[in-house]
Amino acid sequence: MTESTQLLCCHFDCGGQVRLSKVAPFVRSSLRFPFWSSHTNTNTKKFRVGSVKVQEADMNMVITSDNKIPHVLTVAGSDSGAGAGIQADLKACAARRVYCSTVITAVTAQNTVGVQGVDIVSEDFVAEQLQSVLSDMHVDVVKTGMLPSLNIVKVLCQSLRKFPIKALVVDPVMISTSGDVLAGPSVLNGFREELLPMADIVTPNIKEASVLLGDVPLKSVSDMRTAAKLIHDFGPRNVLIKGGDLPNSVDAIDVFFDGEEFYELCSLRVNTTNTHGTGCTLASCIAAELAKGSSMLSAVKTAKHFIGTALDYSRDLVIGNGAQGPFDHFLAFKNMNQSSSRQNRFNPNDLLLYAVTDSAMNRKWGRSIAEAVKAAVEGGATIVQLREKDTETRDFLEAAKECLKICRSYGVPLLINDRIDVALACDADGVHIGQSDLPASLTRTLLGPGKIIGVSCKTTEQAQQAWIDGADYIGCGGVYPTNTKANNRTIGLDGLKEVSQASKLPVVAIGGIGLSNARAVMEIGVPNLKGVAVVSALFDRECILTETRNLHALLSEAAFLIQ
Ligand SMILES: Cc1ncc(COP(=O)(O)OP(=O)(O)O)c(N)n1
Ligand SMILES: Cc1ncsc1CCOP(=O)(O)O
Ligand SMILES: [Mg+2]
Repeated sequence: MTESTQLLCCHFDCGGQVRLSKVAPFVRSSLRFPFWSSHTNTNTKKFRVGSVKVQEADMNMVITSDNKIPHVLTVAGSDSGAGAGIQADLKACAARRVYCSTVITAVTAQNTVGVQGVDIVSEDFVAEQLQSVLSDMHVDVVKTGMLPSLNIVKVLCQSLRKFPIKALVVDPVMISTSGDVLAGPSVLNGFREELLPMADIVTPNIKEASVLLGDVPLKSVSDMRTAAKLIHDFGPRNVLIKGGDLPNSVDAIDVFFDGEEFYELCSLRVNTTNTHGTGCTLASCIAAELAKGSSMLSAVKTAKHFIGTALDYSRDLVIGNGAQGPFDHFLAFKNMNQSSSRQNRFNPNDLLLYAVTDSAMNRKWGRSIAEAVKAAVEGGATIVQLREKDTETRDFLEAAKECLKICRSYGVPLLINDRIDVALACDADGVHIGQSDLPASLTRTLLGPGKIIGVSCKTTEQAQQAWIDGADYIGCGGVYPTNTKANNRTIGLDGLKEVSQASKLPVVAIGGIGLSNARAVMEIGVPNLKGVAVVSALFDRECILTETRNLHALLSEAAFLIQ
């Protein structure tokens, strides 16, 4: 009857959603981005979630400016073998760098062979645990796992009504891989009638989706889409059906439905039996990313990538003698460099004043790259890109390391233009790539989910592809004519507007922009245009510091006025 065994075959479970009004501003603003506004319900976006070895950068907790740590409360069962349940949730949240508190609903005696016993915690004591945590601690997101009785579902719902949270992730643990029913018909009614209507996301596997719908068989991706829509009708804001158990599929395909659009998330099936606890881990990762402020789809993609990476690292691990072993949540981070990384991955508002260096300009003014970067970040640059077209690789790497130290000390992200190798070698925060560089999808696979990827786009098709490929932002231009980049077609403000409107990825405008025209760019009236990227207006000037300060002041005012 194990929650854990059950978890391995699926991996996303239902998560309810708190209604938008309950979602904290930072979550709400990211949810505001639909993806392609022109798409209809009949379209399905497909994208690939990489499953390669990833070096995550940071094991420190993500601490906000007011000293709060994103906080997930898991309400689930204990797994003595520590592969699934509460123990998996704790490990997943630690690996995703958020705090995790726990309310235990059942204690199971289990190992890699199976479940030997279950002791259900009384609903009164579940209520007491909920009260203890929620009355004292600031919980961002609640994630649920094994809820073994209807009364436990009811006390949970009561607590959620009493203590509003930002998001609710429901992993509808109902049935084990071996077919054991973990939640009877009355619990099912509790899910359908009380919990799911409160959920931001519900993450059933195929069997659970089938049970939720009254034992309707699901045999294909098309069935999964139909099921996602029907489960959405129970009230959760988003549905993720995990297709890990789908027969005859080379890929692990999950179907995500946000009430309007379907998305198919594909990843290579990892050939391992160490899959015990993937469902719990996936739901906890989603909860962790939501707690950090991610949009829902982005949280789901990151979580799926995390699972793929952890399974890949743990494929040959031997823990226990049973058929399905646990995996290691932390192996994926074995090479990480703790001290140097940024705490948050990407904030679109960082695009406001995007400083792009130029080696020829630095030579002309007799500056090193690091001197130029230091002046720019002191002046208020909110993100920096090293665009060193004619610097020797070895010198580029050394300069990048120096610039990274400077940028980290100011909390400013540093990206590398074109050179993914250099970005990886110095552990930069990400890269900016163009249409003739390595494809963005491959770049995402190489860099993993934790790095920032910007893609240059001049057309609406390129903008849509950038989203599919897993980019974080679009660099759009040249808006005005420029001498900095040869043979670069100018698209004007109209082109900028058209491209920006085609994708709700955040956009930064580039090309011929400076003090005289930055306001006009910012005023095109497209909410996802977040700032301007400039080269010569900062770096082909006598005093970088002054120019950056002036442009920053202008942009801050423009951003404030158009809010
Ligand atoms: C923010 C930003 N946007 C666009 C570009 C241009 O990139 P790309 O098209 O790859 O051209 P090069 O910069 O490599 O010449 C950019 N660098 N930054
Ligand atoms: C790299 C790049 N990509 C499009 S235009 C451009 C150059 C922008 O430089 P400047 O800000 O000096 O016009
Ligand atoms: Mg390029």
